[in-house]
Amino acid sequence: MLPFARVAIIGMGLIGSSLARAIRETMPTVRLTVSDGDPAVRARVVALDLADDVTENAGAAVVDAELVVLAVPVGAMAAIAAEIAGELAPGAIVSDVGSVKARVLADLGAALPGVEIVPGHPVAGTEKSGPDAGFASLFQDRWCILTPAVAGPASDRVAAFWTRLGARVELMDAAHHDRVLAVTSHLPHLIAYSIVGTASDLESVTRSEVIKYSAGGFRDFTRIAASDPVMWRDVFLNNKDAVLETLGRFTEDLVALQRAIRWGEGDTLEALFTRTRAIRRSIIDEGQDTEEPDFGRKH
Ligand SMILES: NC(=O)c1ccc[n+]([C@@H]2O[C@H](COP(=O)([O-])OP(=O)(O)OC[C@H]3O[C@@H](n4cnc5c(N)ncnc54)[C@H](O)[C@@H]3O)[C@@H](O)[C@H]2O)c1
Ligand SMILES: O=C(O)C(=O)C[C@]1(C(=O)O)C=C[C@@H](O)C=C1
Repeated sequence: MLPFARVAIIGMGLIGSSLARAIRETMPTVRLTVSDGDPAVRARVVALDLADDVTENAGAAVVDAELVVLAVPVGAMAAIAAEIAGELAPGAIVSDVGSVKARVLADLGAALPGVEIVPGHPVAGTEKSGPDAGFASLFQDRWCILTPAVAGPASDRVAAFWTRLGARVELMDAAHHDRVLAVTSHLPHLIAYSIVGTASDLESVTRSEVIKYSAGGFRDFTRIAASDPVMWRDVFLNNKDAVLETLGRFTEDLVALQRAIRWGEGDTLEALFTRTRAIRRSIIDEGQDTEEPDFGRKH
């Protein structure tokens, strides 16, 4: 039996449109109604035939949905929740795909009293945005972390939904999620934005030279640094404490490396690099990645 027969998605960019495509592929009888604030996105959704209905307003999309998934930037979740509050069907479950969870759990809880809320985060994505960038296999064999205030029948149904889409589901405390993702996702993006910005600012390294010689490690950073500016602005503003804590520790470790280079402490450098190489190999051994460089996932 399907976990949900009628689903609404608000926000049809990379993640919302991937979700729509994955639903179409794995649960073709689900009635899918979607909405997006941008008329150009709505037009693309119609042209790509990604849903049964496309509505101008979020409220109109949710009226008979059993599951509503908010797939907008984290900073827009509260406004959407307020917009749909009076329109939800009795018993509807509201979820989301935001990259930050404690803020979203608080925002949705405040705007939707009495509604079953099951925040979620598929840990899968690319540096691209918009409905044309989505693809059905995005969530296949990837983690989807659910962070409900309390586990129960609602989170069981949302877990069954993501399992059906091919994801591996884990339940987690929202604040813990934000600390983990600050290390594994948010800080790496901040470093990429920073390093690419620094390189292009350096007077002796002109923009064209950066592009010309970026075949190596720097190219990986440019892919990450091409990620959506609004989405990532909202991630950092809404996971401020965990990111600042992680950044503090990172800065200390970076200064320790700076000292090791200055004082010629080769053993210190070699010991760290040996440890980090082992970490990369253990990720590959666990089948989470390949040795192939990932200059934009092929799909
Ligand atoms: N990009 C990733 O790799 C990734 C991965 C996992 C989760 N996420 C999360 O998924 C969410 C969506 O990210 P995305 O990459 O799909 O972004 P995106 O920019 O591709 O799509 C966001 C869509 O939301 C719409 N939107 C924004 N504000 C709106 C509003 N107030 N009302 C209606 N529509 C609105 C935009 O028009 C856009 O079409 C974010 O919360 C992000 O943190 C992203
Ligand atoms: O592969 C990428 O391009 C991503 O940035 C994906 C990534 C990540 O950092 O792992 C980015 C943000 C999300 O919230 C989840 C996944």
